[in-house]
Amino acid sequence: MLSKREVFDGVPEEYLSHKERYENAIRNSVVAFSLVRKMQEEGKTSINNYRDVVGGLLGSSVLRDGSPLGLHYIMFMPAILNQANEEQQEKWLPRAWNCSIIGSYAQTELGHGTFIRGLETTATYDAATKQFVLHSPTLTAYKWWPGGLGQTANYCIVVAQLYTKGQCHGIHSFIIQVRDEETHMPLPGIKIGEIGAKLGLNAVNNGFLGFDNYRIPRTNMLMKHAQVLEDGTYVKSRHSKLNYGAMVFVRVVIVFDMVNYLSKAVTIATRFSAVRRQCQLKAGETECQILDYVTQQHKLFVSIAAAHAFRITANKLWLTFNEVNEQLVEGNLQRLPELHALACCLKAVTTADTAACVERCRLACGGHGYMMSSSLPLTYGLVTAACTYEGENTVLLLQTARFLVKTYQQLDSKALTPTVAYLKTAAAERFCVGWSNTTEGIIRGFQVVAMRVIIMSTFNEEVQEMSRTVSPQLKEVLHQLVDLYCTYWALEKLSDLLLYTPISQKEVESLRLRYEETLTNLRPNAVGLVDAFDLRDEMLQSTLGSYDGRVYERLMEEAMKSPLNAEPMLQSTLGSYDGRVYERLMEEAMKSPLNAEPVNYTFHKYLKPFMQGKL
Ligand SMILES: CC(C)(COP(=O)(O)OP(=O)(O)OC[C@H]1O[C@@H](n2cnc3c(N)ncnc32)[C@H](O)[C@@H]1OP(=O)(O)O)[C@@H](O)C(=O)NCCC(=O)NCCSC(=O)CCCCCCCCCCCCCCC(=O)O
Ligand SMILES: Cc1cc2nc3c(=O)[nH]c(=O)nc-3n(C[C@H](O)[C@H](O)[C@H](O)COP(=O)(O)OP(=O)(O)OC[C@H]3O[C@@H](n4cnc5c(N)ncnc54)[C@H](O)[C@@H]3O)c2cc1C
Repeated sequence: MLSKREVFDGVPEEYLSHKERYENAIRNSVVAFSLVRKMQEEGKTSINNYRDVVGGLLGSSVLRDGSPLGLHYIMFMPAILNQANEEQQEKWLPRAWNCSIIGSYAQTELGHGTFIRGLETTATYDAATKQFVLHSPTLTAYKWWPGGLGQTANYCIVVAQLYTKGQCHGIHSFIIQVRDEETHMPLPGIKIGEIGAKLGLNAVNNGFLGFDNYRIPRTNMLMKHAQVLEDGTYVKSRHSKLNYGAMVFVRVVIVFDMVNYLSKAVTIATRFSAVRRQCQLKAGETECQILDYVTQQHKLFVSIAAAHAFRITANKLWLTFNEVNEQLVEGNLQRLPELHALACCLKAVTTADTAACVERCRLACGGHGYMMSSSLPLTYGLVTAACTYEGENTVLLLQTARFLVKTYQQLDSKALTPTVAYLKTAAAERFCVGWSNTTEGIIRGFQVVAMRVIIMSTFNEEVQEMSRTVSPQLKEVLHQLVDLYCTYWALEKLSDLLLYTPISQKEVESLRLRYEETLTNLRPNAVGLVDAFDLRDEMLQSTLGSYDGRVYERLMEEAMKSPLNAEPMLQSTLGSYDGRVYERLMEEAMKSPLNAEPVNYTFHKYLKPFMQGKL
């Protein structure tokens, strides 16, 4: 067993280097997840209910900035459970469950995250050898982001475009070994490394992965829903989106994570507000607790309420998830669209609200909230990532909007699923409900708002066919900017306008239309407008914002500067963008202050004994 001192060092992560932070995370993770394995052996947790145990660990102080093993439990194993057939589950699950293999989930690429039907990695079936050939045809096809893939995982689920008999059948999932189980060296035909420092979660070891005509057995395609037979015949799934199941599961898990993060942040801020005394309510009196200020209560109390609301919502969503999955097993797909829309909406809303509330908690603590030791900046970094990963929030809300508009269009022809049944009531009462200042009255009011917004969206979608032109004159563009700024804030502060001005409902509706028109009118000039700020690349210092638009090449160049990538001599036969792969790798390795040791020492000292059950 590892000694406590060696494992935890006692040095706060903030003072560790990028490499030390990774090494510290591996040490802490193998100890933490050895406990999970002990609980497995004692039957205290099982493959169907480990979420709470692992979720608790991932949110704990031991793994406070994430873990290189997080994705193994959060996505690698659920993907096998959700998409592998029984034979494949028998082969892979036991090894994943006892951590004799460590996995990740590689879907996002340098060039695509949201539009997964546009992913470029290919898996082409070779009937002669009964193998799939994995290939990354371009730099933008490189997998980018998979948690734990940089230096830790030796397997991963890879999402790729499936080709057989010359035809593309869209994205499917494959289980792929990327590193040698004994030496941990990247296998021939694999280019792999970590993507570099991030806003937060810097212990997660997010990686990149490229394939050069890399062969895997046919039986490594996860075949619960769709199959490829030995002769290359494709058998399609009952529903094309069943392959998206792992994402729906994680979106549900994320709602639970938000409860934990928000509870933590508002506990910190509320307790501090009870301790902190600042200023006097009356001259001569002792300074009062800042918790006594109404403004402080306005900042914090809604977060306490939200934490409870999210917990109740998360539990209800989990029940719905399990109900719908039981129906899927029986072949009943009727509620799948509703589950998808619900998971999208609640993941987006709870992460966005939690990020805003955690930032408000930080601000409520004044300067001390800005200290890393307060744990509020770290919590914000964890939560704000959730607004992006597992589906960027804007895009997920659009998915929910699509489902609601479709539901409205079928209002009279189709039975409504439980979570949207209120639309029938709101429609039947023709919105003439009187307002009552009660909880029920407010809920009913928002149901009416939802109904009207859905009708407006349906109307916009059907009616707005206008072609739009934009006059190039600078005057016109500046007018548009003024117009945008005014309508944006009018809509943002609508409650004040409704309270203090005679603005009518009709005027509000046309204000909304005008706002969208102004956005569209400004779109052709958007890049020109920021170029006009004339900010040189040297000032921006950004891989994303450079003038020449070479985003992906810069991201990869920056990633190659990471000290962790200098370690294993990357065995890559893949062409990088300019094709100078070996010269570039050697140049980078010579720049790194680290020796290009073949594998980080933590593999042999901690990870391998852990995977062999010797810890
Ligand atoms: C849904 C999409 C946006 C669009 O998909 P499509 O283009 O295929 O569909 P359409 O928009 O055309 O719609 C067609 C049709 O399909 C329906 N649909 C779509 N999706 C689904 C679904 N999932 N289920 C059912 N039905 C679906 C849709 O409603 C339409 O129906 P109708 O025709 O009837 O209207 C898709 O492109 C998409 O999902 N994009 C987002 C991609 C995404 O989510 N990527 C995630 C990658 S993995 C990732 O990010 C992992 C992050 C780590 C997560 C850890 C969280 C928990 C732990 C936290 C603490 C530690 C953090 C550690 C982080 C780390 O380790 O890295
Ligand atoms: C911390 C972290 C961990 C991650 N871990 C993993 C992982 O383990 N495995 C993995 O596969 N991925 C992972 N990801 C990647 C993540 O899933 C993607 O970043 C996410 O899906 C968004 O895709 P993108 O980054 O390509 O952004 P884009 O999709 O390019 O979005 C950029 C902007 O464009 C907008 N946009 C895009 N499409 C539309 C549209 N149709 N309509 C309107 N606006 C649109 C978005 O709203 C956003 O503002 C991780 C990301 C983070 C931040």
